Amino acid sequence: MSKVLVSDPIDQVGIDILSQVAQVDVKTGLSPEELVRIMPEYDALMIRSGTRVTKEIIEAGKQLKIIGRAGVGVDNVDVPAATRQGIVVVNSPEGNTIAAAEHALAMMLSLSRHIPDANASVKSGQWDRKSFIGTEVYKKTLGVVGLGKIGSHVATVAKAMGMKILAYDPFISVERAEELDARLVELDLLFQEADYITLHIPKTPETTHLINAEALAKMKPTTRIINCSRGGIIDEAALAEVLKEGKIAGAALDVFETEPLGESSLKSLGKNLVLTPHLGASTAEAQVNVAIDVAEQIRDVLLGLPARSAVNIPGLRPDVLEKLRPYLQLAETLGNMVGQLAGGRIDSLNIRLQGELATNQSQPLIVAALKGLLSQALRERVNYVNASIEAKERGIRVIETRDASIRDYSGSLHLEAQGTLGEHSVTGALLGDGEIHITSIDEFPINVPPSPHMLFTLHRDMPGIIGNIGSLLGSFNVNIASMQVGRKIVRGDAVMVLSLDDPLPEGILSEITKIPGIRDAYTVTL
Ligand SMILES: NC(=O)c1ccc[n+]([C@@H]2O[C@H](COP(=O)([O-])OP(=O)(O)OC[C@H]3O[C@@H](n4cnc5c(N)ncnc54)[C@H](O)[C@@H]3O)[C@@H](O)[C@H]2O)c1
Ligand SMILES: O=C(O)[C@H](O)COP(=O)(O)O
Repeated sequence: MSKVLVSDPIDQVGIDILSQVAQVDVKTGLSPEELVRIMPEYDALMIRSGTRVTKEIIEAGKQLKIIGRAGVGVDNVDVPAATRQGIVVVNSPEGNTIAAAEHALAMMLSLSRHIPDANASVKSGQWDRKSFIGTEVYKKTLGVVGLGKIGSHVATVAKAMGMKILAYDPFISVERAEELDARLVELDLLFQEADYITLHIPKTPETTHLINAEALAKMKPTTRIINCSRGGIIDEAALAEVLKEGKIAGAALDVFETEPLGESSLKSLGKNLVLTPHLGASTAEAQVNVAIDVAEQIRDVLLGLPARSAVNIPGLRPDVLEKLRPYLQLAETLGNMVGQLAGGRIDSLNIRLQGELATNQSQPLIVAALKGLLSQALRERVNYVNASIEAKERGIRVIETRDASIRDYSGSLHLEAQGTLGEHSVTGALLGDGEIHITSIDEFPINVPPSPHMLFTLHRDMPGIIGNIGSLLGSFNVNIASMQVGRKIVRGDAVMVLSLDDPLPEGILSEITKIPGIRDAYTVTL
């Protein structure tokens, strides 16, 4: 039975889902050393933001197939290390969107009306109404940095509260911004004009310290800034400085450069700073959503099924995946075959999507073909996660073409591999019942289903060849299950495809090539 380690607190509903297929150990608060020590036992790891999944932990996970982040941000996971090791990393892209957006809005209003300090004041026995004069958000300008899922919801609700919305997001279309009634502007203009600035971006090298001393200097003395995205996007030392000097009006932070927040100059600030301990996703509803979302994906991967929101496999909507699934198997089979036919080192793989397939997303098919191509060399070490990296490292150039005019089948794939030992191609399609058929080898038309042991010959179309091969195989006690010949012209070049019941014994290939008329012979094992 598979084993899953849950190293951060997650909702019981997630544990129940995982328990259907695995032994689930919930062990929170483990040190990095303890994690490295116990990781070899586990097939899956489920985390939130509390566990830092380092390269060392990943490398210790000899059996690890999947890391599930019950939330959005995967910046606490060394995703490149996981990818290299063929470990799929999944998250829950939407499970806590509303929770995080509502927290940002709550922070904006708390800061505006001094709710945390006023609450503490009443609880300490005072009735001080003068110290807590607030500001309204109505008719103020909100600058949203990052108009993705959370930023969009914040913008929608803020709009309903009568705010004017400016947005900065270089990856969002003007149309999308218009739908939200937000004006897309450059960052500097947003810094200069916004009364409130709210951050909803991932932490990347480009966004680290995006809000630094220089940026803060551009803001108005009345500006209030909210960060419910990631710690480190704001330079905390620079922020503490401008808050102390009253150069901006306030800040509300849910996330920090180091979590938990230790010694920090932020802690000595007054009511112009509101802090929460990374609570953006901490609602009952969001925790159920993310636990279900990620536990289901871990369950599926442990059962050999694909994950729906893997961050290190080409993303596919579930409905598209469902449609493409049979073609992924086709691409993988063809990749495996062409890799064996070409043999040796492969320099390039040309993949052509034909007929109906030509209008489809190609990336998953390319990954599947590469997985097949590399499977002879890398065996089970290659998978959908690391196939592209492994191919790139081997210098395999991938060329993708499309031809919608080829209409022999509803959709077919043509793969051509060029390597140190020559060039070979194979085409395949799915028949009505979903069965894979090989429809050409080296441009010779054939029509055979793939089988575990196959023999291909390139030969001259002449009498006696088939008989000679049959007798030779018979003398080695190899039984032929089926045989087909493909040729373009009578008595010209031809291919023969034999499906065999048994693997071909050592040395027989060279005997086959000695038969008069045979130019080359190849075995393919699937
Ligand atoms: N505090 C919490 O508990 C909590 C909860 C959920 C999510 N988050 C964090 O909130 C952030 C946003 O999450 P989301 O679900 O909205 O993500 P998302 O991917 O839907 O949106 C992010 C947006 O940022 C934009 N973006 C990327 N780089 C940018 C840049 N340099 N400048 C401006 N825009 C840029 C993208 O185009 C995208 O539209 C993430 O960092 C996530 O980890 C925090
Ligand atoms: O990226 C996220 O989803 C949030 O930061 C939530 O983190 P958490 O799961 O630790 O609450």
